[in-house]
Amino acid sequence: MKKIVIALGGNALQDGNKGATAEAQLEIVRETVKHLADIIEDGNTVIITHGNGPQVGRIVIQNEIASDVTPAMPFDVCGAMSQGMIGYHIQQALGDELRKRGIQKPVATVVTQVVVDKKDPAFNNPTKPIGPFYSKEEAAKINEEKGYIMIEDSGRGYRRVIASPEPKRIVELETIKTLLEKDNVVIAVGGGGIPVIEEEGILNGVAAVIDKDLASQRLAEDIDADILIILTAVDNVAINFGNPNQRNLNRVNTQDMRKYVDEGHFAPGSMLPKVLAGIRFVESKPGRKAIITSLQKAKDALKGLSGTIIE
Ligand SMILES: Nc1ncnc2c1ncn2[C@@H]1O[C@H](COP(=O)(O)OP(=O)(O)O)[C@@H](O)[C@H]1O
Ligand SMILES: NC(=O)OP(=O)(O)O
Repeated sequence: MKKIVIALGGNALQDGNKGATAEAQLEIVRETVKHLADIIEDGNTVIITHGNGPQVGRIVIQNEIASDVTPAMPFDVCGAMSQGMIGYHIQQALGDELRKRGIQKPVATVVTQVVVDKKDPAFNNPTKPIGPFYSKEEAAKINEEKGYIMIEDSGRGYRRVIASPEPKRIVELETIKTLLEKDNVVIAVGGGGIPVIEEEGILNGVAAVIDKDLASQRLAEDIDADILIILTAVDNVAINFGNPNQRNLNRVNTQDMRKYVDEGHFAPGSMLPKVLAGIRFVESKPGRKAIITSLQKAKDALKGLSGTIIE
């Protein structure tokens, strides 16, 4: 039996073709949790983390548009809303799936704050894409009207970007540990955690989105997990990605992975944080393993038969 942190990427939460409705999200989450339940059924202790980029961006827009009739919530509160919303769907769907299989395990979402450094250089260099995609013309108009920084996101269109500081400390860590000791399936650090700045013992939320892969690595280390699985849209990490000489990586040691990082094989804002999170986790203690793969290949990857395994 292993202690496994499973980080869910965007495609495990949203289907681009079905739109961003609550029904579409719940439908895809119901499929996602079947794979998670398989891993739980095998006797592993599972902690689930997830992204929130599309969701938090949309919540911010909803708040802005409705601000004539009710005050807009600040960005950190929108982050908390996204954690609650996504956690609720995973908690409900996974609870149903476990009960269907006769597994009596409570599922709990922890609204999680993560301390960041107010001097983090990321605050002066926004990189995390959030919300919907826009055309170049729409993006230019939003930039002019609202001053938001818009960037092209991996050939898929333009998106608003926001600061993404490094996760330093998980505030609710002891609560998460207690729930795990009591055999709960825990959903935590959703959207990388709500970023907060700590000054003289007081926490204050800030407008930022922490990378969920890096926050998941922090959590995995802090709870002494054996394995960090990062689930995304591809079965494997590749070098020369998208080129005719693309090569999928299977088993890799951290030294070779660092070399590939230095050679620029992984796109910042997409594959790079996953690879860095994997390397950091594996190097933090002997025997730890990180896996980057798709939801469909997760179970096989745990058996060493699929995915990119960093050891
Ligand atoms: N070297 C690479 N190997 C594999 N995929 C890569 C690579 N570089 C960039 N990618 C892209 O990164 C994507 C994963 O990043 P992203 O979509 O941001 O993750 P998430 O699933 O967390 O939302 C993959 O689906 C792939 O399109
Ligand atoms: N917080 C975060 O990393 O979200 P995405 O995975 O959706 O980008």
